[in-house]
Amino acid sequence: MADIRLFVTTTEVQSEIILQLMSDAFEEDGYAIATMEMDEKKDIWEASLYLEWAEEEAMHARFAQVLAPHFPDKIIEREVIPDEDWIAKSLEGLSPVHAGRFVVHGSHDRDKIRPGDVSIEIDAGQAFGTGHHGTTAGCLEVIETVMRSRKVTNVLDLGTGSGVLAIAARKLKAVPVLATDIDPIATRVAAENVRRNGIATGVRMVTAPGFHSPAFATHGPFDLIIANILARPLIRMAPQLASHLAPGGSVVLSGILASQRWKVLSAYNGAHLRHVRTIWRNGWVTIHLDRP
Ligand SMILES: C[S@@+](CC[C@H](N)C(=O)[O-])C[C@H]1O[C@@H](n2cnc3c(N)ncnc32)[C@H](O)[C@@H]1O
Repeated sequence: MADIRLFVTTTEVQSEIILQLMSDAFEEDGYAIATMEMDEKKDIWEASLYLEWAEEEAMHARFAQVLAPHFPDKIIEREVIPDEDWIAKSLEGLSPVHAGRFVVHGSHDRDKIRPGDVSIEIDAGQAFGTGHHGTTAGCLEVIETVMRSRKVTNVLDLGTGSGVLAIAARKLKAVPVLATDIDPIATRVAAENVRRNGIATGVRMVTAPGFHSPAFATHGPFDLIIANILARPLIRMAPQLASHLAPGGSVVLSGILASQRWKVLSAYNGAHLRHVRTIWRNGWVTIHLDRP
């Protein structure tokens, strides 16, 4: 868990540029980066870099260096992240998110579910995936399209976070789902969310970085692979991901900034997958590919 948030105050347009600069500079090293809207009417956003105490001085200097050529006047501010469940605190009270027929909501909004909604209950917690991020919502939309229009019998959710996408797939169709994450806290939280959503069987959780677990061979090949991670690891994993995809199967990729989509597409075309559709949400894209 990060101790410090370094951030600059921006506009929405600037925040997308800064997110791209930060992603180029820090993503490979595994730093969490984010942009957040602080005041919709005044167009005030913050672009943030999360890190640990010991790295602050060095990372402050690197952040300043990254911003200098484009935004020399930006002042980097810092916030000490309180030693509590800060994600839950900052997100509590969020309203439900609609993506296709899915509605992702906190327990406080159970009564807002309407007939015909496919509800997914996720309380903000220590794992990514309340549906509010454009990448999660984009994946939900594409998952619904794929599961309604194609034969899906076996699903992999790589980088499951809160488990939201695994739960979505299992709620649409009673097929086996393997859900994995590099972060053991995420797999624990995801398993709790699976149970809270009334799913007793069919979703298997595994903690593993990328494809480094025998579980992929045991449970695969998959005819739907969902991976909402980040562009660079997705590019690196293209050959392995494709090797676990069944003939005729679909891949849903997200965590990709609009400007990174060509590189991701080129890596997956190189792994013999074909582009079907790209959808955009808040500067992020979700890409659907298939194996012809
Ligand atoms: C952006 S979140 C997506 C969470 C959820 N699937 C969603 O769509 O909201 C990315 C998740 O991928 C996990 N992750 C990052 N790199 C990974 C890797 N190499 N292998 C497996 N999981 C990874 C992170 O721990 C995080 O939980």
